[in-house]
Amino acid sequence: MGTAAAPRRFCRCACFCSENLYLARYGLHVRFRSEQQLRQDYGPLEQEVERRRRLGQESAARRALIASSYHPVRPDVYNSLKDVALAPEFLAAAEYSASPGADLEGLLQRLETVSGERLEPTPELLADQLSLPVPAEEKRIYRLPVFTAWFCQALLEELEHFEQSDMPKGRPNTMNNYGVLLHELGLDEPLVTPLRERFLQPLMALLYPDCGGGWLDSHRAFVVKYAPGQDRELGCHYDNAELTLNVALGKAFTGGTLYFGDLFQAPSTLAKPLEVEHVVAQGILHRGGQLHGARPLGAGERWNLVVWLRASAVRNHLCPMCCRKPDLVDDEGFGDGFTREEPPTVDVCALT
Ligand SMILES: O=C(O)CCC(=O)C(=O)O
Ligand SMILES: [Fe+2]
Repeated sequence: MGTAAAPRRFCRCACFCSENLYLARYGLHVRFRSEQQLRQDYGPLEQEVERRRRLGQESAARRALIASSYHPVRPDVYNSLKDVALAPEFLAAAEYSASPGADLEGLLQRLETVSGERLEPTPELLADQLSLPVPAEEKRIYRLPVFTAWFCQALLEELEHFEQSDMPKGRPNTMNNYGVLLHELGLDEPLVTPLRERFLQPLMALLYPDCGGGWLDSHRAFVVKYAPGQDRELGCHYDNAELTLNVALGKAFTGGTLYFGDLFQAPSTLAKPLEVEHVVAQGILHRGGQLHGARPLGAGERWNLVVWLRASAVRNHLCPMCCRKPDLVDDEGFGDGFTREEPPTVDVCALT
């Protein structure tokens, strides 16, 4: 008869009391060693919150200073948007979209579908699908020429001149450290607002009626800049926007390809991203909630105009960042596109 083995003592790892501590109130896992470590790790959060609180006012102050002391090198880009700045294909697509009887099918003939609507299931398709995994949701990403080469060049010259000036500069967002906020430069009124109201609105109303495309009432427009020694790539994110226009302005560059996954709410995120090359003067249209990022820049400099398009009629019900009913705080300018008042509702039947 063998001797009974001494009972084994089971243990736990000490990390149980210091790592991955879940704070249900914040929905966050944190690490705790000491009060001092806690302050070191999470102290910057307090600064970031402060920075965000001051953002609107500081931006308004920069805008006022730029308006009074900055001398543009290309004053022509501040003139109100003229058709000569826009690519003929863009003018044609917008004009078609605003015409009576325009429909999605007609518009799709006037732009390039990078990743389109799901096909109506035909009997063959249905048979095929029996042996295939369910296809990922269609991304509904489109491309079309937006500006003329002349306008891209003029805007780039102006932006570069501003970059090199000693004027104060706000940065596009927390992910991009270089670039320009167009409203600070005074380009919202002459350029971006007419672009949204006259051209993007009719296009987006046909392409994305379910995402507020017909109800766009504000925007946040900025230029992102990638260069050696500066930002070179952009991590995967979704935009604080219902819809986004991203136009490559130049200069000459390699790399920087955009990649797109599923909608951020969808479970299978970035399994097989769609790669979309930039073409100078052309714009990519996508839903703000579509996960995306930019691959590293190779050589050269890349400047892209990004317009985050917002529809208060949509976001007033659900903030896309916290996915809850927004808790409104007054802000400067367009703020983040929410409004206290409901936008007037239009009886669509009365329009026909
Ligand atoms: O780098 C780019 O062109 C994409 C920029 C972008 O997605 C953004 O700023 O939201
Ligand atoms: Fe983005």
